[in-house]
Amino acid sequence: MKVAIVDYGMGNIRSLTTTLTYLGVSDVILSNNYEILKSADKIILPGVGSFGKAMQQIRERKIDVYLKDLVVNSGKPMLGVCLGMQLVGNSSTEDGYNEGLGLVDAEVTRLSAPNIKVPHVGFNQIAISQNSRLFDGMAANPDFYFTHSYKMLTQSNINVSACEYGERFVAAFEYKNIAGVQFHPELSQKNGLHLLKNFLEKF
Ligand SMILES: NC(=O)CC[C@H](N)C(=O)O
Repeated sequence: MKVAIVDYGMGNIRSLTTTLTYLGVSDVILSNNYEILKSADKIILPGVGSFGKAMQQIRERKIDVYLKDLVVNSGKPMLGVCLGMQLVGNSSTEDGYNEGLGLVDAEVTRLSAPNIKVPHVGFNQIAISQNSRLFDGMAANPDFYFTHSYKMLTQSNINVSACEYGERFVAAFEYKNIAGVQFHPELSQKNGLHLLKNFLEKF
């Protein structure tokens, strides 16, 4: 299997690559080249850093155009990780207002519940949605490692598994061939390995 990790200069690449290789993925490649992304069986959109800067880097490399073609038009499976999940939505208020890739109908705003420490850092539990492919085969309320200050919210009918941190937010979503996780599966031990294996096998 060939997995392409989208290279826009702001990702948690090393740990993701190591984890995918550990899971037996024979070909893990970091790229922003259309033909290479097209040749992959699955795409992962990573992300560590700020939304506005990330979208600027993505647009400068025409990756927004490539992903709309490959993921939306051709149905290639893609997993967005942390900032990568947020980028898949319509917009974020990080760095002022910035439009995202708009691949799912969701918005990103700052964590804002009273009396909570931001950023949200550490392991936290997830309430798994019904019919989830990502969490299939996991015990209820698995925990994963989070480190973020912004949260995704959605009114659409995408399949959402939620986390509670002073407020409920999208911990993971699944929508046709697209999935996103706010946490870092590559830093979430056996639950993270299980989730990544499910993405590789079920999307
Ligand atoms: N770890 C990150 O890069 C977090 C993504 C985003 N900047 C947030 O704070 O939510």
